[in-house]
Amino acid sequence: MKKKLVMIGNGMAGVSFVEQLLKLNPNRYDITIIGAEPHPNYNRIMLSSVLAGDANMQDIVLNDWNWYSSNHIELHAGQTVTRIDTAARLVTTNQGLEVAYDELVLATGSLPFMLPLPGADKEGVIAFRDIKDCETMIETAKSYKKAVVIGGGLLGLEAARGLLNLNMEVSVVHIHNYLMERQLDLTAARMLQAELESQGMKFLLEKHSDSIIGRKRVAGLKFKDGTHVEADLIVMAVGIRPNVQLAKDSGIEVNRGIVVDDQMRTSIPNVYAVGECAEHRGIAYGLVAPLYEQGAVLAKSLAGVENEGYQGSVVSTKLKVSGVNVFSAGIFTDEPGTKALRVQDELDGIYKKVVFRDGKVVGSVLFGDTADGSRLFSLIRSGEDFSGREKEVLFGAGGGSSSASNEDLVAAMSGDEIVCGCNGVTKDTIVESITENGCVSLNEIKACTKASASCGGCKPLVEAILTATLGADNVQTVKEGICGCTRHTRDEVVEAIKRMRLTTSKEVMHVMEWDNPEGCSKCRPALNYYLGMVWPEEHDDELESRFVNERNHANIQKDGTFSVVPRIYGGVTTPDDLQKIASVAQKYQVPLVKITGGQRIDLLGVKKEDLPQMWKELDMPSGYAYGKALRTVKTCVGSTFCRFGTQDSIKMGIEMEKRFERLNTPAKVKLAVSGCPRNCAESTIKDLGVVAIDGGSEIYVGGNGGTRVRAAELLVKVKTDEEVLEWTAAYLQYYRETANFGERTSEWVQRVGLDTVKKALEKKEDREALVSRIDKTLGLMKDPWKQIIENDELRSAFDALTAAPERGAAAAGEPVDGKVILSDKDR
Ligand SMILES: Cc1cc2nc3c(=O)[nH]c(=O)nc-3n(C[C@H](O)[C@H](O)[C@H](O)COP(=O)(O)OP(=O)(O)OC[C@H]3O[C@@H](n4cnc5c(N)ncnc54)[C@H](O)[C@@H]3O)c2cc1C
Ligand SMILES: NC(=O)c1ccc[n+]([C@@H]2O[C@H](COP(=O)([O-])OP(=O)(O)OC[C@H]3O[C@@H](n4cnc5c(N)ncnc54)[C@H](O)[C@@H]3O)[C@@H](O)[C@H]2O)c1
Ligand code: SF4
Ligand code: FES
Repeated sequence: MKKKLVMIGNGMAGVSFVEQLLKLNPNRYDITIIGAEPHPNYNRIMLSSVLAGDANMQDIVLNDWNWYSSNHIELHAGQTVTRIDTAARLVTTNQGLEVAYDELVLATGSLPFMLPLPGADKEGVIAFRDIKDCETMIETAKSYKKAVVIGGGLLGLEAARGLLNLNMEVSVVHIHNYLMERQLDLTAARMLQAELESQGMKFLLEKHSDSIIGRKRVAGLKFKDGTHVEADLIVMAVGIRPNVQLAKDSGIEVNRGIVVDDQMRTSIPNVYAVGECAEHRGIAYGLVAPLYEQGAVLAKSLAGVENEGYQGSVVSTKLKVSGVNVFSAGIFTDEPGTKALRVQDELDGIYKKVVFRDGKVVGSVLFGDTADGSRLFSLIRSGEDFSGREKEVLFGAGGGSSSASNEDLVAAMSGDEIVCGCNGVTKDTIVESITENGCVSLNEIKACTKASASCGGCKPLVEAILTATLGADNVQTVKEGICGCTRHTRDEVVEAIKRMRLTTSKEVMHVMEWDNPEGCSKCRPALNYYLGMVWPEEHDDELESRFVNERNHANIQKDGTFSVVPRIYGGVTTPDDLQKIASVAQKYQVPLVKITGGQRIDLLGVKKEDLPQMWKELDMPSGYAYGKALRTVKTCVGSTFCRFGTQDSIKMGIEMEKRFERLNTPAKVKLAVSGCPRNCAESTIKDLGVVAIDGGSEIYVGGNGGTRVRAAELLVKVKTDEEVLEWTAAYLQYYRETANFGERTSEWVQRVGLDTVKKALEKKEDREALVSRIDKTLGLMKDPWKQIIENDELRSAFDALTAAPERGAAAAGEPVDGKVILSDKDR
């Protein structure tokens, strides 16, 4: 006769354990599961996606009702176990059901912690833990406007993003002075806050909640400092507590969680615990990856398979908020005995921190670019010693890119290693989905195995397995919408703009049936760019869709002041201009005057109200140091003075800058001209760089000197200056017409391939067509500083738009005319 296995709790950890047990030994037990929720096992992680409108309830079911019956599992959903008689080996439910067991597994998960505030029992005060909470929020958003989320951790921020998508006004109340202090350091947290503010979230930091105001329903939240915030809905997301009461009442040893050994055994024979309710070596985990590892160990033990036992886990997290990339793993604070390698690129909004102890990677925080997350996490787990060569972890042995690629990583992984922590999917399962089920794209693997369906952090690894298994040529690229508001790709959007002659963002969103009719911080500036690129004459620039720096025509600094960078063509100035700059700097008490890497003069620390007057007194064009536009053309001394120079690089640089200034581009563009192959203007790390050679010039493209350094590739060798200008114009226009908004030329060239670019430009008639299109756009561009100085209407619009006090990058979240101001990730 089969033994009886009873499991209390029908959640993610428990059911994953049962699945693994069935794989190892399907006939050993008669299995009964009792679950308090009236649903089959679902993906709790994805509740954030349901709330954000990116998934529906059907999408998140992990095991449907049929799964239980076809595996001969007796499921009692909607019943709560209220008593365990460990002597008689019997469990009893709230509905009087009694079930006997030989082996009992407790998988009761956690309970959300509810702050015991006066008024916490009012209508509209909820947690965010299950389907019911999610449904309550969706319903509430239909009739109420103001939401307050208490807790600026992972859950609170994901709840806040979802509520914003439901068109609620959202304030996040956090007890600390920075967000996600359990996962991030101050720098990353500040960058995150600025980004979320730009999405429309408001933050009340260092606030201690005191009581909940309102009659029957919540009306607001009062703080200990006497202030308050209005609220129609309060979501508490201040942490979780392992659900241990039942175990405690049954005489099972309980600390914070149910105490278990390496085999997941509790203090009572034949009773085990797995998941968030369990405490192993003093740790109760709150993320699924370790819970799946626990389940795998327990499954082996109960299937009679020898195993080493559960040894504890290092955890990594990724915030599931669209448009924000945040990763954290291991020890990320600066503890004694640790040293950190930090890279911060304020220009592209990227921050990377890797923490070492004794030469080994023990933790990491990534913001903006999380592509290294899987690799760093793997290094934390492997404990590889990098003593004396720590920098290789981020910059690789040659100082360029990082050491092991994702391809190397997956090659070194064993088949039973978990690739997708959120869904417990192993490398073998992914490989099988490709070789046996015929999956040829990331989306198909996602649908087949659920890998990459939750936080998306494992995407690069899943893609690497796909490429390694099928070969790069056989992988199907997946169609991805330009943001969460639409399923339409960039190409479909641009094609529709052209075909239907759409000239405003509203039209595009309406005609293409945007899921979110207001758009978001990702699609609104992108649409504004595409519309301007396709219809330079017909489209009116939508100022409110521009990033905050572009609206101010100046770069906002972290203290809320601005920087002013006048145009200095080719980096060549005159005594007159220098005198003007000096007297303006003196008059307005500019605290810092700095020469930039692009050979310009930067006046830093300017008050917003001084901007127009300073521009007027400078009487120089804007240097566009803030825009997705042509920034600078850097030049070397060239043949005029340099004894090596073969060409007049200064003349060419100035000519180029005069020709292409004010050009809107998908991302910032930097050019350079060097007078000989010694390349003093660093032309080979620019978006386009010219290097003079004997009898002509070489044109290099797709270079980048930022965080992801990339050497430019040779596009063409030409003989005359006219050809240099023609190729440059054609190249820039081709980039404008085919790149994704926000994509630097270095990324674009890699994505489309240099050969494609060469092919598009090789015929003279094609180049001429591109040149005529770029010239049409250039002919319409006006200097923004001059316009604001000379045109009263524009000046009032500027004053009104910038009237709200800016608080450094944080100001980006303030609404203007009911719209969200976008922050600038592209200083
Ligand atoms: C919105 C949200 C987003 C999340 N996102 C992530 C993420 O991105 N990444 C990540 O790793 N983790 C995430 N988590 C955490 C993750 O969902 C949990 O770690 C995981 O679900 C825990 O699994 P579990 O089986 O231990 O507990 P649960 O999934 O909570 O399952 C326990 C079940 O037991 C039932 N139960 C309890 N007591 C009894 C009883 N006496 N009788 C019968 N049934 C009982 C409960 O009703 C519940 O259904 C998220 C959590 C939430 C709420
Ligand atoms: N993407 C993910 O991995 C993800 C997403 C959602 C939830 N989760 C998991 O779900 C669980 C619950 O998440 P969580 O964010 O509630 O837990 P948490 O403990 O990680 O964060 C709670 C936050 O609330 C703050 N807080 C505590 N008391 C407060 C108070 N009185 N006022 C204001 N703020 C207060 C804390 O400082 C903390 O930052 C965690 O285990 C988490 O890891 C993970
Ligand atoms: S690149 Fe050549 S021409 Fe230009 S400054 Fe350097 S050595 Fe002189
Ligand atoms: S690790 Fe989160 S979806 Fe795979």
